[in-house]
Amino acid sequence: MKPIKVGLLGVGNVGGGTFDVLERNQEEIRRRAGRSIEVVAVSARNLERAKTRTGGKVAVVANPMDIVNNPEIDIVVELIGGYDQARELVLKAIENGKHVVTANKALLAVHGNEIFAAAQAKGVMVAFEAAVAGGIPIIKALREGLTANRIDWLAGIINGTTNFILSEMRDKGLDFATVLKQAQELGYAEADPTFDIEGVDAAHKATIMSAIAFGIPVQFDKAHVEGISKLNAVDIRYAEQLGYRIKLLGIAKRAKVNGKEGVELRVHPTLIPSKRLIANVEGAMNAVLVQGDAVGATLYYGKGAGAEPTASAVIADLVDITRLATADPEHRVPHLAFQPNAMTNIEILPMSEVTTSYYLRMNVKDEPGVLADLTRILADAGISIDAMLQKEPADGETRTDIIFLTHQTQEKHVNSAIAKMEALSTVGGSVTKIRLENLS
Ligand SMILES: NC(=O)C1=CN([C@@H]2O[C@H](COP(=O)(O)OP(=O)(O)OC[C@H]3O[C@@H](n4cnc5c(N)ncnc54)[C@H](O)[C@@H]3O)[C@@H](O)[C@H]2O)C=CC1
Ligand SMILES: N[C@@H](CC=O)C(=O)O
Ligand code: NA
Repeated sequence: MKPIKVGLLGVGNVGGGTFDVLERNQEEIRRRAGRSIEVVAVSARNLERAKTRTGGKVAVVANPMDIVNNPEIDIVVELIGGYDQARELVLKAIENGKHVVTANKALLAVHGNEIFAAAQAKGVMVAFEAAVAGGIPIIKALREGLTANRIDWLAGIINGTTNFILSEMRDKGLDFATVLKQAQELGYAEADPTFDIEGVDAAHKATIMSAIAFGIPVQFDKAHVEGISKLNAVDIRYAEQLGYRIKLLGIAKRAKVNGKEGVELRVHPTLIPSKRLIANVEGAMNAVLVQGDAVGATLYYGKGAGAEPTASAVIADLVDITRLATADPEHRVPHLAFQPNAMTNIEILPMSEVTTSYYLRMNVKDEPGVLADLTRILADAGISIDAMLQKEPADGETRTDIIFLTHQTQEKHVNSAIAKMEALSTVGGSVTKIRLENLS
């Protein structure tokens, strides 16, 4: 059979890795795919660098539209990142009847509904395994391996950069800026690293997984997004003393509020019991825990960022497309796991309606009655306490920290209790609130 022809848009970390792995493993890949997969052209901003990077073996063009409009090319691989230009290129490739592979979670979380509808109408595939948790085949697992299940929830460490930062800060005592620079040098970070640090990248990935898990449209604009930039080292230490690790988690969960179905879609620092496997995922590694009604809990672990781990997922998609290119479009796995006419629109819940447990830290005057005032506020709000930690004031100090771990409650109740605590004259500054998940 004649080779399937690929055009690569972008020869950066992932594009370069894809080129290398395709070349190194070409024979293994051909034996699996049934045909050779051949990169015939790449598009790059820096033509000389791209020529050197690809060893002068393929055509290098400046204008990515030349690849998208090239009738010789069967599959366009979009690895430039960003929203607008990537959207334009992907939609044009689809219009031209080409299959698309992309690692661009930002693009799919924001423009996915439009892109998948266009691909469906044209009968082409848009594959995106690399967009979520890099090399871990989580899209394949959710879409195919777990297809018998009603998925109840999933929770994952799905940003390598922030997990790397949290691990290195804790283990080596390095400062935030130093570790971020290392993550950038290692090719983990996004072009704009605030996407990593502020939780946006993880929210893009959680949004994509929520669509596949529950058969709902991608709705990034409704996700709750909180990163690690406001996380305090003291809370990481107190969490450890209480038997927890703090991780940036992406969570998508079915919920019922007043009898009505909803979906929680949220990214935030989270206390997880230290004994859970996922709490021990360190460095740039990712892990996704999925709870299905039939299978129970399953855990997927591996490299979530970096050139070759991500290339591994890009190439898995290329092989899938190569195998299915001649299949009737109706007989392919739907882009978002559910048939397009069987999608539902369960509401994404506002954070005030979310139910979880909480870590609350406050700095208080060390005097009689303070603890009673605080516990009364929690009791009045219907919040029960699971554990408490009260530190001895340092020598000569009259103030100290108190930490409460609560049982599950709705966020709106915690917020109103915090407002009352902060109004007490004995409580200094603001109360730190970090969500806690038992993940069981
Ligand atoms: N780096 C990683 O570990 C992972 C990255 N991704 C995603 O993969 C995509 C690529 O990421 P990286 O390779 O890390 O980025 P990168 O910045 O290393 O590479 C992007 C390349 O595209 C080029 N480019 C930008 N605009 C272009 C244009 N108009 N025409 C031709 N080339 C253009 C840039 O010059 C650069 O060489 C992004 O969507 C990213 O979110 C996904 C999973 C992991
Ligand atoms: N910047 C991302 C790259 C992979 O998606 C991360 O750090 O996880
Ligand atoms: Na993946």
